Amino acid sequence: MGRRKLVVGNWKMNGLRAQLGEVEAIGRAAGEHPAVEVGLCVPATLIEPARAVAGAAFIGAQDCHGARSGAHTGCLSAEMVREAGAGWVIVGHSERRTDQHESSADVAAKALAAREAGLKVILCLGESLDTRDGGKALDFVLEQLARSLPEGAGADWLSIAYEPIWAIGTGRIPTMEQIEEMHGAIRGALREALGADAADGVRILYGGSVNAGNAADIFALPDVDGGLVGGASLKAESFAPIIAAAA
Ligand SMILES: O=C[C@H](O)COP(=O)(O)O
Repeated sequence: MGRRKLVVGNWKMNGLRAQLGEVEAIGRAAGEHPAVEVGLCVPATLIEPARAVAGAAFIGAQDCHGARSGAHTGCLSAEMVREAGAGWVIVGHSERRTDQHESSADVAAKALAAREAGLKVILCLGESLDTRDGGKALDFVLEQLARSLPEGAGADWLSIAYEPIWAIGTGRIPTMEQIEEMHGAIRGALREALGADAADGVRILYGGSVNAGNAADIFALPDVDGGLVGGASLKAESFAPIIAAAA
């Protein structure tokens, strides 16, 4: 289907200027695998300096506000992170849905604001362990997708990341069958919402304890178009083999 693999590191609340050497090394690793689109979503404070050293890797932000400007102390608009040098932004990460109580409607607004500012968007979805154990993971994630999907969504600016909450930072991943089933269901829902042509271009990433040992198997699954990587993206040593696995 011709979707280029996409591997994105999410540094979360990690990284000072002292770590820019890692950004540079990851940029070099990205340059060795031009078949893969590689990026790093860094803390907002690092967007500008990271951009200067990131080479073949793009730099993204981890969130933006749904409004263009206004009385929102401590928040950053999409235009602000764009001006700082971000080309992409993550919206709807489960850590923000939980810690900042972001609803799916908030997430859809953030995605639209990001698009208006010219950013590409990675929209995150994922179920809790209780939901998975209760047999409701598919229903939950598809509902989250329906409520979070911004109007006018298209493959040219939107990617989806499926990140089961119980797999994030735990070293535990779903079975390959569970990943395949979920990604297939997300693709099906996108086809219904956007039409087959648009939906088939949207990249669907898997996230949650991706590492050098499991990346190749996960990335080989149908409808898995790459990964959103947390802990293993903090160092070039652990991120470069994941990029290579996608190539
Ligand atoms: O955004 C990235 C994910 O939350 C995955 O994090 P992790 O690779 O540390 O499990």
